[in-house]
Amino acid sequence: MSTMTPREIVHALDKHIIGQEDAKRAVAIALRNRWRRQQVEGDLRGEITPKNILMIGPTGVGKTEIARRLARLANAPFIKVEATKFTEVGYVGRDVESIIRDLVETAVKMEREAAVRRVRPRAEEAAEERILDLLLPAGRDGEGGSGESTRQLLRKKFREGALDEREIDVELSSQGRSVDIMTPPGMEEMTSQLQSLFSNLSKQQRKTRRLTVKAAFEALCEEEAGTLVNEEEIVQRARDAAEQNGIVFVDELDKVAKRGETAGADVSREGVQRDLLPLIEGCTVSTKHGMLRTDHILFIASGAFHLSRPSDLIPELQGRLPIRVELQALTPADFRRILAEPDASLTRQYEALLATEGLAVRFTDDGLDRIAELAWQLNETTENIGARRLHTVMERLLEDASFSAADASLASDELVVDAAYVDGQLAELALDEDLSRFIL
Ligand SMILES: Nc1ncnc2c1ncn2[C@@H]1O[C@H](COP(=O)(O)OP(=O)(O)OP(=O)(O)O)[C@@H](O)[C@H]1O
Repeated sequence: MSTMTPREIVHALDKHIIGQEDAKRAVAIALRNRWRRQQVEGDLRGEITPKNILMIGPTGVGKTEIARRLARLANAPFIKVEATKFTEVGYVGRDVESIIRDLVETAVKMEREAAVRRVRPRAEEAAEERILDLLLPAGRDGEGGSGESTRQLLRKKFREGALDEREIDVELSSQGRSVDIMTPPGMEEMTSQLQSLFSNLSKQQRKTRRLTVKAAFEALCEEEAGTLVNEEEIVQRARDAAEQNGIVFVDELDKVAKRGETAGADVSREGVQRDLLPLIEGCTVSTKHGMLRTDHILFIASGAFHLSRPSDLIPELQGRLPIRVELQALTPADFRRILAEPDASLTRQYEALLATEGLAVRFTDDGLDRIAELAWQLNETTENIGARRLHTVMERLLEDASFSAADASLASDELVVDAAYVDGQLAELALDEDLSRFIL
C-alpha cells in the first residue's frame, strides 16, 4: 500500500505527464483515500468505498497514461478495458465479469514475480550447486578432499563467467508452459479449467536439453524458484491485492452512453452499462482463484464525450462515478514539453537508441518547436490523435538517420535536429494532406 501523500503522488506523476493537473489531483486523492481507509478502525472501514472517477477528454491527452502511472506508483494490479468490447449478458461476446478475472490474473502475475524476486538468491545458490554437480559428476559422490577442491575451483571459474559458453546436458521439467485453448467468447471460465487440467497432466514430464552453462543456470534458477515460492500464498496475496488495491480503467465509456435522440434504439449498449454497474457498486465475482469482492476496486472510466454527455449514462452509473475531471486538449507548447521533459521522453529514447550506433543526436530548441508545431498542425488538418501524433512524426523524422546510423561511412557522428532539418525531412509531406494521412 502506497503511503505517499497526494502532493507526492502528483509530483511523481509530473515526471511522466505534462499538464492535466485536475486529473492528477483527482487520482492522487483517490489513491490516498485507500491508505486512509486502511487506517480507519472497525466496521466503518468496510463501509467506505472508493470514489470512482470519470475522466473526460479527447483522445491521446494522457487519460490512460495517468491511470497506468498511478497504478505503477502504487504497485497496484491494473487493467485497461474498452467498454465497447463487452456485450450484454446473454449475447455472444465477452461478459463484464471477465474484467475481474483478468484483474486477478494480473495480480497473480505481479505477486509471482515479486515472490520469485524474493527467493532469487536462494534459487541461485541451489542452481549453482546443480550446475557444479553436472560439471563435476564425481564430486557428487563426495570423493574426499581433492573432489571438494576441484569443486571450489570450478565454482570460482563459474562465478567469474569463464564457463558460460561451455555446453552441458541439463534435465528440466517442462512445467510452466501453458496450453492455449480457444473457446468461444464468454466461456473464459471453461478455458481456465481446461488449462489447469492440461498443466496438471504435463507436470511430471522432464526433458533433457543441451544448453550453455549460462542458459542452463538461468533455466535452473527459474525451476528452483518455482519450487521455493509458495503458490497458495501467492494466490492469497494476489486476491488481497486485487480486492484492496486493484484499479480498473474503463475506456470509451462514452460509446456505450445512449444519446438523447437515439434513446431506446440501442438496448445492448445500455445493457453493458447495467452489467458494469454491479461491478462498480460492489459484487462477488467467481474467478479461477476463488470468489472476489469488487467493493474496494477503484474504477476510472474515461471517454471523449463528444457526441454524448455523462448525463446520458444511466443514472445509477452516474452516481457511481462521482468525481468528474476534464482533461484539456494539448497545445503546441504541451507537445513541445512532452517531447523533451518526461523521464523517458521520446527524444531521450531516440537519443539513446541511436547512441548505440555511435550517432549522437541533438535536438535544438527551434527543432523541438518545429516538431511540436508540425504535429499539432497535422492533428488539426487530418485526425486529432493527441500526443500519439508525436510518435508517428518522430519516427518519420528520424527514419533516414535510423536506417543509415549503422553505416560505417557516415559523414558525421553527430546529428543536429534543428528547424531546418525538421523542415527538410517533413515539411513537404506535411503540406500534402493526402500523403500525410497515410504516413504521419
Ligand atoms: N499529457 C501528457 N503528457 C505526456 N505524455 C502524454 C500526455 N498525453 C498523452 N501522452 C502520450 O500519448 C500517448 C497516448 O496517451 P493516452 O494513452 O494516455 O491517451 P488517452 O487520453 O487515454 O486516449 P484514449 O482515450 O484514446 O485511450 C501515451 O503514450 C502518452 O505517453
